[in-house]
Amino acid sequence: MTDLLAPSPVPHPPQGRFWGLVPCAGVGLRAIAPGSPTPELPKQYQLVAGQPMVLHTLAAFAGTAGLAGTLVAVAAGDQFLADHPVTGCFVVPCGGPNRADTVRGGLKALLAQGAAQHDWVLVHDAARCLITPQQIRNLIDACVDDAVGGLLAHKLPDTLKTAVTGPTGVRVAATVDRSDKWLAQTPQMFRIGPLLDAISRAGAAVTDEASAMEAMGLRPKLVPGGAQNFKVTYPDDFALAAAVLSQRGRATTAERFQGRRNPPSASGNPFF
Ligand SMILES: Nc1ccn([C@@H]2O[C@H](COP(=O)(O)OP(=O)(O)OP(=O)(O)O)[C@@H](O)[C@H]2O)c(=O)n1
Ligand SMILES: C[C@](O)(CO)[C@H](O)COP(=O)(O)O
Repeated sequence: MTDLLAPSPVPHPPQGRFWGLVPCAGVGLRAIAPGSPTPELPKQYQLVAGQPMVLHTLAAFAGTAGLAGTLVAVAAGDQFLADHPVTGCFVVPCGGPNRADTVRGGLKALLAQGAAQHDWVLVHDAARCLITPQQIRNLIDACVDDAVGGLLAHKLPDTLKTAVTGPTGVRVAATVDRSDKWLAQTPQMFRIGPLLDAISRAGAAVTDEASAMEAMGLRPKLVPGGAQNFKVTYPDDFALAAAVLSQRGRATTAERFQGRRNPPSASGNPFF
C-alpha cells in the first residue's frame, strides 16, 4: 500500500479545471413513510422550502465561482430538469441501477464532453440540498494541492454503539471509540481519470467515491463540512431541511432589508 502520509516522489499533475457531478437518478425509497403511497416524483424533485430539492443543490453549484460546469446525471427518460433549467448545469441521462453506476456514467460523459483526465470533479448528492458555495469552495481550497483529493465530512458528535438483534429486540453489543470516526458527506473531489479507474475496479457496491479511492490504497483528505450538510434520507429530514433553508432565506432577506435601511453614508453616520 502506498503511504500517502510520506512525501510523494511523483510531481503533481497540472492544475486542471473543476467540474461538478450531481448523481440525481435515485428513487428515495427510505424517504417514504411506512404505509404512505409511493410519491409521484423521486425525492430529489419533491418540494423543500417551496422549491424542488435538487434546485437548491444546483443553485449552490451555480453560485460557486471557478467551476467549469456541472453535469447532472439523471435516469433515462427523466425530463424534470428539461422543464427547470439551471445556469451552468447540463443534464445527461446516464443514471444506473445504483449510485456508483450513475457516477461512473457521469464521469464518462464528462470525458466525452471535453473534460480532461486530470481535471478535478466534485461529486455531490442531489439529496444534500443544504450545501453552500462557501462549503464547496472550502473543499476545493483544501484539496487543490493534494495528491489524492478529499471529501467534506462531519466528525461524529454522538456516542457510537454497535447493535445485536436477538429474540428480545435490538440491543447494544458494544460502545465503540468515536475519536477517529467521521460521517462521510459530499462533495467528494478527485481527479476524473483516477476516480473513473477506481470506481470501475471497485464495482457497484461502493457507496461513495472516497471508498473507491481507498480501495486503491489511497487516503482521501477529510475536510470538515458541518452538521447542516446532511442528506435528506428519511421522512423527517424534509422538515429539517425546509426549516434550515427557510431560516437562511429569512436571514438573507433581513440582511438585504438592513442594508436598505442603513446604507453606508458619506458622513460615516448610519442615520444621516
Ligand atoms: N441509482 C442511483 C441511486 C442514487 N443516486 C443518487 O445518489 C444520491 C444519494 O443517494 P441516496 O440518498 O441514498 O438516494 P436514493 O438511492 O434515491 O435513496 P434510497 O436508498 O432511500 O432509495 C441521491 O442524490 C440519488 O439521487 C443516483 O444517482 N443513482
Ligand atoms: C455518498 C454519501 O452521501 C456519503 O455519505 C452516501 O454514502 C450516499 O448515500 P447512500 O445512502 O450510501 O446510498
